[in-house]
Amino acid sequence: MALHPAVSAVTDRIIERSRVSRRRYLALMARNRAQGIMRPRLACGNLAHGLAAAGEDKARLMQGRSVNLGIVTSYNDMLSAHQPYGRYPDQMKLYAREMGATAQVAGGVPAMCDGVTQGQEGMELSLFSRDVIAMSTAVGLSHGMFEGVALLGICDKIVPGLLIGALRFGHLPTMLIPAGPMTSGLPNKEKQRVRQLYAEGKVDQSALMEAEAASYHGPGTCTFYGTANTNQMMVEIMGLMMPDSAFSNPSTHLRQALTRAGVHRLVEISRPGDGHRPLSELVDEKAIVNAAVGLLATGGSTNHAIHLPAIARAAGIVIDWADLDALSRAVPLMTRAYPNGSADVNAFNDAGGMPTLIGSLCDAGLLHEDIVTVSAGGMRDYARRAEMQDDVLVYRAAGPSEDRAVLRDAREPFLPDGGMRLVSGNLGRGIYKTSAVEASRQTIEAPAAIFDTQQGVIDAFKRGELDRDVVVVVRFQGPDANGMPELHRLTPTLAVLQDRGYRVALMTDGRMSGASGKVPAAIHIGPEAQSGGPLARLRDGDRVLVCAATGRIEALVPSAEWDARVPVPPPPPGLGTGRELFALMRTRSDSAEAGGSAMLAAMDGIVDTIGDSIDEGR
Ligand SMILES: O=C(O)[C@H](O)[C@@H](O)[C@H](O)[C@H](O)COP(=O)(O)O
Ligand code: SF4
Repeated sequence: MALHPAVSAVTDRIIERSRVSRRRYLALMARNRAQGIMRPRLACGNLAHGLAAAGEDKARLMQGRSVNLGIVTSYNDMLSAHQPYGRYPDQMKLYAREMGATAQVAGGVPAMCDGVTQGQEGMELSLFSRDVIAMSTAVGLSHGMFEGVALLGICDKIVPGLLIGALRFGHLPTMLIPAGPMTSGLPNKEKQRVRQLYAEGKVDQSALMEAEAASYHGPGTCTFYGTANTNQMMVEIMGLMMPDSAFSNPSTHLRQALTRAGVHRLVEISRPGDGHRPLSELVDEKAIVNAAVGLLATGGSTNHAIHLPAIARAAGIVIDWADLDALSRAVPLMTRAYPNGSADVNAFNDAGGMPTLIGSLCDAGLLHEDIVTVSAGGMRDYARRAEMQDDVLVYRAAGPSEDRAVLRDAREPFLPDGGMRLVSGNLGRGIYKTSAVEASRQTIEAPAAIFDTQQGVIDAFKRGELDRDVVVVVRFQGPDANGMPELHRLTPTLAVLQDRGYRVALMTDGRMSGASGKVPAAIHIGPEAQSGGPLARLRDGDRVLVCAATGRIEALVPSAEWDARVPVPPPPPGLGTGRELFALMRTRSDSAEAGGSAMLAAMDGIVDTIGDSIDEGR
C-alpha cells in the first residue's frame, strides 16, 4: 500500500529538520561503538569488579566471547504495574544461559506512580523524574559491561526516561520487556461516576475507597488507556519489543513465553555480525512517525506530546506539535478505550489489540512498514497475534477486529482524525485532545476564572462560584514554575459542572493525565506564565475562546488593552517533598513542546558547541 501523503510529508520534513542533529547523533554512536563503552575496553581490574558476584556466569563472562545483557530495571512493589518485575532478572538470566549468554542487572531506576502522587505535592517531581530515570539508565550502562540492553519499564515517565537514557548508548541493541496490564476490575467509567458523586458530596469516603480499590485491584498496569498503556503501544509500534507483547496480562504462560522469547531474540541481535541491531538504527525518523501515528490512532495520552519530542531528541531527531497536528488530520481514531470510551486495554487486546491495529494501519498506508525492528522482519511482523499452542509460543496472522465497539479498521474509524490538535493564538501555543470530548463541546467561549492552584479551583467549586459557563484557567503550572504537574484531580469537578449543563473548558500551562478526557482542555500552553507568558496577563472575567475546530485559544480582549497588560508575578516556589532538589531542573527546563527538559537542553547545547568535531570524527 502506498504511504499516505501526509505521513510521507511529515516524515520528510522531520528528516530535513533533523539532518544535522541526526548526523551528529549517528556519528557519536559510531564513535561509541568504535572506542566506547564495551567490555574489551575494560582493564582487568575493572572487569574483576564487574564479575566478582557473577556466580555461575563468571567463567563465561571471563571468556569475554559471549553476549552479556545489561538489565535496567524500574522494579518496585508499590507501583502495581512494576510489581511483576521483581522476578524478571532471575528468570532472564536463565533464558540468557539457554542462549550461551549471560545477564546482569546493570542498575535500577526510580519509578513514580502518578496515581499515588495525583493531586499531591509529589506530582511536582513527576515530569523531571523522567530525566532522573534517563540519567540513572546511563549510570547503569556506563559500566561498559554489556553487549545488549533489556529495559524493564511500563509507566508514565519511566519508559520515556529509559528510552532517552538507552538512546545515548544507541550503539547497543536494546529491547523493552513488558509485564502487562492487570486484569479488569471495576470499569473505569463506574469509578469515574463514583468520584463525581463524591465530589458532589453524594457518597462518603468509604464508598469512594471501595470503588477505587475495586478498580485498581492487583499486579499489572491500570487498565485505562493512559500514559503507561500508551507507552506500551508506542514501544511496540516502534518495533522495540517482541510482537504482540504489550498487553497480555502478568503471570500467564503467554507472558512468560514472550519474556523468554524476548531474551532469546535480544541475545541474537546483540551478537556481532549481520544480525546486529543497535538501538540507534531502529529509532529513526520513520519509527518516531510510527509512534506518533499510533498515538493518534488510539487516542493516546497527551503526555506524549511532551515525551515523544524528548525521546526523538535523544536520537538526534526534532519533531514539534505542528507535526502531530498534521498527522492528526490524516490518522483516524480507531480505538475507543477509556477515557476515549468505556472499554479498557484488556478489551482492546481481546478485540485484536496491537496486531489488528498495526495490520490495519499498514493496509491504509499510515505506517512505515520498512522500519528496522527487534523482530526478524519489519512492521508487518507486528501484525501477528502471539498465542500458546501446546505450551509453545506461536504467531499467526492477525484477523479483523472482534469487537467494533472497541477497535475498528482504519477505513471505517470512530472519527476521521486522531484528535490531538495544536492550538494557538494570543494566549500562546498548546495541545488540545479532542478524541474524548463531545463534538458539541469542542468550542467553548466563556468568561475566565483564574487560579494559581488546583486546590483553588476545587474550593471555588465547593463555594458554588463555578456553577456557570466558564473557562477555568490554572496557571503557573509549567516546567519552570513547579515541574508541570498533572491537574487530573480537576476532572471530576469540571465533569460535574459539564454534566450540570454548563459550557466548561480548562486552560493551563500544566499537564493533564492520560486518563483525563471528557472536559475540553487546552494544556501545555507556552510560553508558560512563570516566564511572563500570556496566561499571566489574563484577568477574571475576560472572555476566552477555546476552539479545536479553528485551533485557536484567544483572550477576547481589545488588542490595545491586551498589549498594555503587565503579567502578574508568579507565586513563591513550593518547598518540601523533595521539590527543592529539582530546582535546578525547573530553572533550566525548556518548553513542553521541545520535551520539557533541562537535561536535554544542556545536552543539545554541548552537541551544538562541539558538533563540528563530531562531524569530523575528532
Ligand atoms: O498520565 C496518566 O496516565 C496518569 O498519570 C496516570 O498514570 C495516573 O496514574 C492517573 O492519575 C490515574 O488515574 P486516576 O488518578 O484517575 O486513578
Ligand atoms: S498506570 Fe498510573 S496509576 Fe497505574 S501503576 Fe502506572 S503510574 Fe500508577
